Amino acid sequence: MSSLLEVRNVNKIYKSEGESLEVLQEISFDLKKGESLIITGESGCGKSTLLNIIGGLDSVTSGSINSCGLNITDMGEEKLTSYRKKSVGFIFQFHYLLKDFSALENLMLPLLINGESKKIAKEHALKLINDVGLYDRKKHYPSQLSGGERQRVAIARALANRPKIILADEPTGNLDEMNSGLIQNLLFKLVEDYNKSLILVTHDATIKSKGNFHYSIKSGRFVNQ
Ligand SMILES: Nc1ncnc2c1ncn2[C@@H]1O[C@H](COP(=O)(O)OP(=O)(O)OP(=O)(O)O)[C@@H](O)[C@H]1O
Repeated sequence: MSSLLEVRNVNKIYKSEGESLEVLQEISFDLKKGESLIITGESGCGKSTLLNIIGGLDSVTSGSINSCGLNITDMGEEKLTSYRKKSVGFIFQFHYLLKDFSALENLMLPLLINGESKKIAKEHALKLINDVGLYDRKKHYPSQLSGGERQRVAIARALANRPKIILADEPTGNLDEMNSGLIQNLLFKLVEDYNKSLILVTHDATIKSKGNFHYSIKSGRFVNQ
């Protein structure tokens, strides 16, 4: 089976006011459909930078990334926007749900933006809210949900547009230990059920056994430990 994601010799250098910071050095890996990769490392080691680059939110200094059949390191802004909307689902530490919309509406929005009819969007959103165990809370606004419930909705939203890859940046970083474990298990279950690829970055090394692969970033490089 060919890879869904091919990352080759990615380097990232941030330059500001005459100073340059080499954040990522010669990062290379492959990920196939349905596989999950956990990336750990100390604060500031470049985890979010790598995830943002794969999600088309930041650019490489050198190297190449082929994701979902697209060379995203050589793509214009218009195509990148479409890639972000259709091929990738993001989950962040903060939920970023829209406060004036119910949980269900928050799930319908990305579908409507991608051109689905209201009927189809609602049907799919209802299925997703059920998948994350919040069918009874579907009409609640984000302020009426607990922190763990808001992250459940955020997971459902990441899946809404049927992306091929889920990119999760410290998805349980704001939750207590118990909730964190529950939400992690839910995320891994859904990723498996829907046969999605997952890249999860975290400083929490206890998660590493939950993925198919684990790398740590040290001095900008992947180390296998
Ligand atoms: N836009 C930027 N310009 C300059 N430096 C940046 C920029 N974004 C991030 N950095 C620096 O790059 C390094 C890596 O940042 P990054 O956010 O990727 O780390 P991280 O491993 O995700 O950290 P954390 O676990 O604390 O979120 C840090 O030293 C950070 O200060």
